[in-house]
Amino acid sequence: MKTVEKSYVTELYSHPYLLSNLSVPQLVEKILARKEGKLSATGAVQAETGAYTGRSPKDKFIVKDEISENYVDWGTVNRSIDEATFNKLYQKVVQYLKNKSEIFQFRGYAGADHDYRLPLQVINEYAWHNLFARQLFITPKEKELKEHQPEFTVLSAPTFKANPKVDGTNSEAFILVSFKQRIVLIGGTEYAGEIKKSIFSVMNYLLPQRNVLSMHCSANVGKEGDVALFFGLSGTGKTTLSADPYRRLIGDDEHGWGPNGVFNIEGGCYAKCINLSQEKEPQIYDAIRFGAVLENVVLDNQTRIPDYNDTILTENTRAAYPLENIDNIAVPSIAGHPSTIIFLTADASGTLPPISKLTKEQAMYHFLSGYTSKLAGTERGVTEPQATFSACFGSPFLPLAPSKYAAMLGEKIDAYQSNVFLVNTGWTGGAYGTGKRMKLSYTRAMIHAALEGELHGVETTKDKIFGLEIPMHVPGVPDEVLIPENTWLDKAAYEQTAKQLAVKFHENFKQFTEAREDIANAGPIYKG
Ligand SMILES: Nc1ncnc2c1ncn2[C@@H]1O[C@H](COP(=O)(O)OP(=O)(O)O)[C@@H](O)[C@H]1O
Ligand SMILES: C=C(OP(=O)(O)O)C(=O)O
Ligand SMILES: [Mn+2]
Repeated sequence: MKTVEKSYVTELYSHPYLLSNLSVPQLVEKILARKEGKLSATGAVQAETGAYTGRSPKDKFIVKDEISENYVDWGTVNRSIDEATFNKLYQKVVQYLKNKSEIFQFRGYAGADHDYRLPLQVINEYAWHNLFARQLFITPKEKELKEHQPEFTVLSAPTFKANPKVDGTNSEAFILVSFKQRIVLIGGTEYAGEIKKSIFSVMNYLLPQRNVLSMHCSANVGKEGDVALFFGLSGTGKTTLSADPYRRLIGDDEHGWGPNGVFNIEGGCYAKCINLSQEKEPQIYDAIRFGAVLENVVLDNQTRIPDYNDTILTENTRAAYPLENIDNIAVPSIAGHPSTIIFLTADASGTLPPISKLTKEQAMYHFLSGYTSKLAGTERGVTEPQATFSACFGSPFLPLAPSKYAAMLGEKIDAYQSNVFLVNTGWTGGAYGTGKRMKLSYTRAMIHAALEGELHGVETTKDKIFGLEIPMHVPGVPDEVLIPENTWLDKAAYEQTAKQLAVKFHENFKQFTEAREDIANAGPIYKG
């Protein structure tokens, strides 16, 4: 890949206080001195983001130019903005950063596999965002830093507010990506997640061109080198379930799958902290220490102890920490081809089975469908679980048509004979409101059974509405939990709710007119 860097950003290189690749302690000192955040009793720094506490998908645009025009899947996810509008804002943001007394630069990589890594730089107005970038992306070794040539740049100026009438944005906040100029512009929002997810979108554009499948999934590897992937939209359990004392963590959110196997795109994790406890999630709890960043987590005024149950700032409280803060990790974050693939869904209707084994056709059907619920907080305006179909379990981050990623996944599942399971980490015993969230310990037990091959050849029953094969027994899980109908008191309500969901699946799948017939027919049995 060649650097196609246009002028404006280079103007920042002569800024007298462009503080480049500061160490973690130096950044922590800056954060405290600049009063951007507080020191928590855990050793992690804490920052608050004001109005924007989640991603802002309506404010995200891709520049339409001769490169992207015929390649990007334009629509409500990939909104277009023209080159002239982008360039004006690009120049303004650079000017704005130039006028700051100091700015922070991180130079590093996305992609643990050296064959596919993207050298990038992030230039931040805030020191705490720079620490976030340092912990989430891959930090270069000293020698690598000397030779480092950025091929993509993120400019983040959260206190720069756009004027939609003048600047052509949707609001004061904007996340703009130019694949031609290899620039991401972020303004108006302080939510740190935009920094990592915008580069994920970039990787979802670049990697498939090199025949590497990019995936919104977590990954870990067992003692025998057996790799597992956990796909899922936000809040479904990628981060929680991949942190497993018996398996080495590869990564919690973004991966590539190429000819050599799976590799992490990132160098750190970004965990949801709401109701976090040491008892239920010890790996994540203990990872929150010096070097970590707590985002919108409330601290006690005096003791500075985090209160993970406090939702006053947002439901979407977060901790960002480097992979090394987790005890059991794969170094480097690379492994072989996955033997097991788990699709996580947080089904708020409470009707999908907690675990089912998918045929290859069902796997493709459910990957394209990407059914789950948007959970409160991760996106602006979502305050309770909202049923959604998010193709490939990550449509907000996919610049290309979902069918491109799905075709690649299908080929890989065939080539490596990966087993695919659908796991509902959402509601049981009723829909959201009457039922409750699946117990984490049960989900962990089901996943362990799947990963250790304990579900091969076990007695199953076919779900009458969804056509999914449900194991009748899973060690550590009461039998009645496995069959959704058995967990509902009101059987008529169950049936009605399940049928409604089945119909939604069929409605949604109509858009995939090009899908192979056997895949299109692998959806729910109930057709309405
Ligand atoms: N059965 C369950 N499986 C997974 N997560 C659960 C379950 N029940 C509750 N949770 C909670 O749901 C959230 C899952 O979030 P997370 O793992 O960060 O999702 P993701 O990484 O996919 O965005 C965590 O706060 C976790 O404690
Ligand atoms: C950070 C995000 O994703 P996840 O919850 O999947 O980690 C996000 O969607 O903004
Ligand atoms: Mn996550």
